[in-house]
Amino acid sequence: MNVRISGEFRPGVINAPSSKSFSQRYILYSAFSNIPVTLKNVSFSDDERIALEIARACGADIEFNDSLTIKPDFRCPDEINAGESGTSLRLVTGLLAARRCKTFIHEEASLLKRPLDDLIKTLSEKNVVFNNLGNGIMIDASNSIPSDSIIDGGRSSQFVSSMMMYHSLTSGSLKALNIVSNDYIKITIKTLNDFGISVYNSNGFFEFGKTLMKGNKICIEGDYSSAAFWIVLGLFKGDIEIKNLKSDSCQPDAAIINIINGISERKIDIYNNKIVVHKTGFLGDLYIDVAKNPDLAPPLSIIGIFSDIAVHILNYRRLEIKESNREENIISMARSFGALIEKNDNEMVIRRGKISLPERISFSDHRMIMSSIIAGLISSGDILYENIENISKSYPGFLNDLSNLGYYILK
Ligand SMILES: O=C(O)C1=C[C@@H](OP(=O)(O)O)[C@@H](O)[C@H](O)C1
Ligand SMILES: C=C(OP(=O)(O)O)C(=O)O
Repeated sequence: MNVRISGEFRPGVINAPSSKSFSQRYILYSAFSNIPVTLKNVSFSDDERIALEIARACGADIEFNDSLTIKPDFRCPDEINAGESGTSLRLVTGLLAARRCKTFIHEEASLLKRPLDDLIKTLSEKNVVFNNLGNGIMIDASNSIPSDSIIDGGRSSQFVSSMMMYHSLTSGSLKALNIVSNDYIKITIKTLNDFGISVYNSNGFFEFGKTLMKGNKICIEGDYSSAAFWIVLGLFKGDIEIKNLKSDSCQPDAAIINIINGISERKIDIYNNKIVVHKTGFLGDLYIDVAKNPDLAPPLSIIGIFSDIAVHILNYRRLEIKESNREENIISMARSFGALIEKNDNEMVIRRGKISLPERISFSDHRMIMSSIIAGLISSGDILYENIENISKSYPGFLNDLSNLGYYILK
C-alpha cells in the first residue's frame, strides 16, 4: 500500500510497542520448554505472530484476553513458518535441535538470503542433518547427540542465543566466539532466568542450570529500536513523550539515550518508565556502531541528513544481512534527501548536503520505510511512501501513532 502523510507536528505522547526481541524469546521458549507463560503488553507485530504460530504448531494452546497466555504441550511439528523473522528462525533452529525434531522450516525470500551457516555448522557437529529445500530448510535432529558446543557469533548474536536455548534444554557447555550485537545475549539470559534457568557466563563461556519454574507472568517492556524513530523526530520537531520504556532496560538499543544525550544541547529527560525528547541543536558528530546497535543505524542516519553534524556509522558492512541491504538502503535514503556520503573500510559518514525532496520512496524493509517517513516529516516534503504494510513486521501501530503527533495518512 502507498500513502502520503499530511498535517503539522504537535507535541504528543507515544506508547512504545513491545520489544519483539523479548516477546519472541518468551513465546518460543515456553512452547519448547513446556513451561507456561503469561505475557502482557504484546503488540502483535508480524514477527510476534510468527512466533505464536510456531508455538501452536508445537502443540501450545494460545489464549488471549487481557494478556497472552501460552499453555504448552510440546510435540515436534512436521513443519513451521519462520516468515521474515531472523530472530524466530535462528532461535527455533536451536530449539528444534534440542527437542530432536524432524521439521521443515518455511522461510520468506528475504529470510532465505540471510546467514544461518555458522549455526548449521555447530549443530551439524551433533549429527543434526540440514537440507536446503529452496523455500526453507529441513532439519532432522532425530539422531542428534548432545555435546559441548563452540559457536561463531561473528555474523549474528542470534546464533549464540539459539545455542544458549539449545543447551538450556539439553546439556553441555557453550563457547561463543566473536559475538557481534553482544548485548542481545543479555535479553536471552533474562528470558532464561525468567523460566528458572540459571546461566553461568564467563567471557563467552556459558553453562546452564536446570529449570525450577512452573510458569511465569511477564510484562514485555517497550522497544527502544522502535522508540528511536520518535526520538529522531522529536530532536527536530519538538517535545515527544515516549512511554513504556524501562530506564534500566537491558535492551542494547537503550544505548540511544546516552548516544543522543552525549551530543545534544538539550538532553532527553528520563523517568522510571518513560522519556521526553526535546527539539535541540547538536554539540558534535554522532557515532553509531553497527556491531553493537545494528537496528539504530537507519533512524540515526537521519540526523546526518538534516543537521549540522555528521553521523558516523561504524562496522556498516553488517547492515547487508538484515531484512534488506541496509548499507545500500541508508545510502539511498540519505542521497534522496541530498545528503553527502563518504565510505572507508571502517565507517560510513553521512553529512547534510543541499536538501532535496524525493517524490516517492520505495523500500521493502520495515525499518527503512519507517526511517524514510521520519525523514520525510522532518523535510516537510510531499512524498509517496510505498509498501507501508511491511511496517507491521515490527511496529503495527506506527502509522496510528503518527496521529498522536498531528499527522494523518492520505491513501
Ligand atoms: O536477538 C535479537 O533479538 C536481535 C538481534 C540483532 O540481530 P544480530 O544479532 O544478527 O545483529 C537485531 O538486529 C535483531 O533485530 C534482533
Ligand atoms: C533484523 C531485525 O529482526 P530479525 O533479525 O528478527 O529479522 C530487525 O527487526 O531489524
